[in-house]
Amino acid sequence: MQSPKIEVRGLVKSFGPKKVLQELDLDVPRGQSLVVIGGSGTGKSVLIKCILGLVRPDAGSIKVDGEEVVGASRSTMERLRAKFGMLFQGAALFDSLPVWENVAFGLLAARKLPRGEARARAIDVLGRVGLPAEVADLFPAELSGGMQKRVGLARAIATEPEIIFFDEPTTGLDPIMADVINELIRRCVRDLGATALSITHDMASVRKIADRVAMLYAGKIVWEGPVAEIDHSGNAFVEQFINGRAEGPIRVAQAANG
Ligand SMILES: Nc1ncnc2c1ncn2[C@@H]1O[C@H](COP(=O)(O)OP(=O)(O)OP(=O)(O)O)[C@@H](O)[C@H]1O
Repeated sequence: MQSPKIEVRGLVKSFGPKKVLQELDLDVPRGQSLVVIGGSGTGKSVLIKCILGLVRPDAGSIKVDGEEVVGASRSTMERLRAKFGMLFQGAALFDSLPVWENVAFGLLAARKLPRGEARARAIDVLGRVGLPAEVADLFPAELSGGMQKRVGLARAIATEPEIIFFDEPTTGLDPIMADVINELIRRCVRDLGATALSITHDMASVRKIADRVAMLYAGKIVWEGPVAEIDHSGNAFVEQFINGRAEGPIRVAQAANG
């Protein structure tokens, strides 16, 4: 069997007394799309930030293509980050830069492409997410939320990354635009042959973009399997979550003790 693209073992992270990740294990298979589901505040973003090297875990190991991320030197981390593309929650575009410079950010900053070439590449990638060339010179504030998401997606794929992270890619979009974005994500991942790791609450999005699903609860992955098995996982946590039931084993943290 091929080694996983990302291999997480025994990951532990607390913030003060709050234990967020507790000996978490997860494999992200090469060339597949894995979606992590779980309630608000369960640590999905913390997990992704640990993999990106933005948060330092207290213990455990994260390997990308067999290379250790935890405690990696700055140069190793820079090399690993060149493999990553990321679509942030809310697209997180730079307001002061025109669309094409947002899309070309990684090409200009990391790949040091000449501006003319980077602009042409940006326009090409915008086309791949269904945006016309005229959008290139607009500013993010002039775009609708759905268009901003597309620009964020274009930025995430512009450097043709090996691994793409999607953080709540459909949050704030109407169901039709959400479906368009899900479709684009699926297609981009397939066309690039990339490995995708996403986090979302949106079950429609999970069904559309996932090959595999992992459920995070109480600091651990409590179930992991193919998306086709999600409706008969036999796991009480997954069943409660996907059916949105208040009753079940998942205990929702209250503000007072959460
Ligand atoms: N830098 C930080 N300092 C202190 N606490 C943090 C920090 N980052 C995250 N946390 C805490 O860790 C917990 C998990 O947060 P995280 O953002 O990963 O949740 P999540 O599963 O992504 O939630 P959501 O689905 O609502 O985005 C939360 O209780 C949060 O308050």
